[in-house]
Amino acid sequence: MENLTLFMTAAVIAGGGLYWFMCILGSAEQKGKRAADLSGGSISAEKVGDKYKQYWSFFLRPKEIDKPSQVPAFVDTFYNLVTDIYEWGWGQSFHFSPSIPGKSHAAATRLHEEFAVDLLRVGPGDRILDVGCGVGGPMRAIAARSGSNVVGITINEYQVGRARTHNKKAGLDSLCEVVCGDFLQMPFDDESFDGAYSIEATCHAPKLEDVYGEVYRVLKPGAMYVSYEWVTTAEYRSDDPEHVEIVQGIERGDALPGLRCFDEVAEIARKVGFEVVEEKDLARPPSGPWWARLKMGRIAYWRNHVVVSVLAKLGVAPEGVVEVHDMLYKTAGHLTRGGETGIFTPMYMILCRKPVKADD
Ligand SMILES: C=C(CC[C@@H](C)[C@H]1CC[C@H]2C3=CC[C@H]4[C@H](C)[C@@H](O)CC[C@]4(C)[C@H]3CC[C@]12C)C(C)C
Ligand SMILES: C[S@@+](CC[C@H](N)C(=O)[O-])C[C@H]1O[C@@H](n2cnc3c(N)ncnc32)[C@H](O)[C@@H]1O
Repeated sequence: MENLTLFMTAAVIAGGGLYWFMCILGSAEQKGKRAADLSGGSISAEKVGDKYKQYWSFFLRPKEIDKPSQVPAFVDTFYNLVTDIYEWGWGQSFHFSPSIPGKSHAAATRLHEEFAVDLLRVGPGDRILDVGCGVGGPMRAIAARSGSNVVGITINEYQVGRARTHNKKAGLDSLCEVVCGDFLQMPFDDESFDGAYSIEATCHAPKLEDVYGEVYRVLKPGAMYVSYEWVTTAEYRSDDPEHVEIVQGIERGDALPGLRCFDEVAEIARKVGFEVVEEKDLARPPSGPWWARLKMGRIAYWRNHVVVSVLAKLGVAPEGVVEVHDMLYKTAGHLTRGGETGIFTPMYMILCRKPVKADD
């Protein structure tokens, strides 16, 4: 009898401990994936490790990439490797937002997305483009807010499937459409959209003019485009080794072929024909630190590392996922330092208008 009591007590303590470890101790994003479903996207499980190695050697020296035409293919590989981990540990919106005291991450994320679409002045019946849509977190918030028809484009086939599943589940599939394609050569007609936005996506383009040129082409005259850009700020010093190390860490861990400086963005927008209505770093005070969400998760990261390692050992998750998770952990450190030093922002906002006449 005593043994049975002892056994029962141990079982309750172990079960409670496991529950605390998995669920209470800073859980992975609730609306995301389950850890047991982590995959390599469209990459088969046994190839995840090799694909990760290829990705890493391609992006090792981001500013020295000698074949920029290969960037979209490696960005595609990157999103095969990280999409499930992002969804599991962050949610369906793959971007940052200023933290807002008293508001949850989900609420702050949604406000940041709605802020973008409010600038476009679109409504029901309009057709708008989401340039680099991920698994569609922003797309759904924006369709619900504006009532517009949103068409999202992503280079990653796996994300297309995830986005379509989420759209259906949210009952928004009649307003949201997802297309697999390259935003440097979009499969859309000239002047076929009433507005466009990109949230933390165009930073993957080797040349910003190529993606801005495409957005310009597909917009109707008079339509607005808003973008949240990843850039270095005026605080960045290219002769400071610490700054260089932080920026290189951000580029390597986020599939970026070289971060641009904030003052290049408007110039490029004008070069392709846009009128620049406004530009602003949304991370500047009084905005709360966007990197706070990354910093708060130290214990959760450790918990996630243990979960990923155990699942990989059991053969539930592909082995390479452990390396990908470690890379993301280091990237989170570089992003945090980029925010704290003020040398980097992921939300340099530019609002543009396609002139009604080319010379307007
Ligand atoms: C815009 C881009 C992506 C921005 C962010 C959504 C992601 C950047 C770094 C990611 C993460 C870092 C650490 C991960 C952690 C180790 C893991 O346990 C859970 C997921 C992370 C928190 C993950 C989540 C997404 C990011 C914050 C880029 C690519 C242009
Ligand atoms: C960081 S995610 C942001 C996704 C989405 N905007 C969000 O905030 O949730 C970047 C997105 O850009 C897409 N992307 C990057 N390069 C691309 C390219 N050349 N063509 C199309 N999509 C691209 C990726 O596939 C991914 O969906």
